[in-house]
Amino acid sequence: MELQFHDVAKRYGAKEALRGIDLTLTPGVYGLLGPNGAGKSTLMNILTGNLRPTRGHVTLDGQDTVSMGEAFRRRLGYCPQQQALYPGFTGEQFLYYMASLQGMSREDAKGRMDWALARLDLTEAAGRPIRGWSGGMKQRLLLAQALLHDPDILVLDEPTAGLDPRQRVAVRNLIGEIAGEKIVLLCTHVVQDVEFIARELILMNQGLIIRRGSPHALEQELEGRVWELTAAETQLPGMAQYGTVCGVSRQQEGILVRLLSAAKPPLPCAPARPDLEDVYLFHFGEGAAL
Ligand SMILES: Nc1ncnc2c1ncn2[C@@H]1O[C@H](COP(=O)(O)OP(=O)(O)OP(=O)(O)O)[C@@H](O)[C@H]1O
Repeated sequence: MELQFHDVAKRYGAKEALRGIDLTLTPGVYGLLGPNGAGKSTLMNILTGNLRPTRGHVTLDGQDTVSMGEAFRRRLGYCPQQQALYPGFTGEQFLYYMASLQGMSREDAKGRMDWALARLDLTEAAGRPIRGWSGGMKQRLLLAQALLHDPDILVLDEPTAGLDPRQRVAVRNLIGEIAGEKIVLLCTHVVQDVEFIARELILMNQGLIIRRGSPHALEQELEGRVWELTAAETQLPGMAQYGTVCGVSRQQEGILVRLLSAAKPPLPCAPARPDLEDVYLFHFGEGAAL
């Protein structure tokens, strides 16, 4: 299975939200990372068919996804960010409704629905109206509906938004587990969400893909650029002159500072192991691309 973006561009008036994206995805989990306004939602909305590109097109195994129409939509699961749910429906009614839109029979839907509700810890709540649900529960219900028809392609827009740490880990594990032969495109601001499950990270900024690679490869690129030192309180305000401050934590012996800098800062410091947060700050932080 091969999903391809061919020179996909999108303009909103004078604003170029996407500036010619070429991207090929094969089965695996991809983390789509980028700051606000990078173009991530626009890219996902074009993939799901909610938005028409100004230029370019998307193909699945060589076939134009817009021309495929219903055949493409049946292979796609989409978990949107907005919690636009029907408040008067119970969770179960909502899932049956979504399953019917996917063309599933009630019997097929029942089996998948029970599985999804159980996996997302919603079985007990399923009979209650959604209006009384918490934000985290609604988020998990949106994920459940995206999984109902066992799609080949899953598009997840901030799937862990509003979840507490325990639910976040559970959702992350579920995504990793069901990924199998699917193409999963997961958009997030939370690097920990994709650290362990993404085969590849796609970094976007200003309507372009600026970098892609495995989490490990992107971290390795920063070897020799991340430093740790213990500083006194009075030194903190001046730290930014030595690089991007990517961590400050108070320890017994002083304040532990993590700095991102191409050259060794002229301070007593030791090299530290780069992590994904460093990768994010390196590419998107203030003074990015040192
Ligand atoms: N309907 C619209 N009309 C005008 N400009 C828009 C519209 N939708 C998005 N934009 C602009 O296009 C750019 C890309 O927006 P997009 O929502 O795709 O970014 P994003 O990476 O998803 O951001 P976020 O992380 O905040 O969701 C932004 O500058 C945004 O302001």
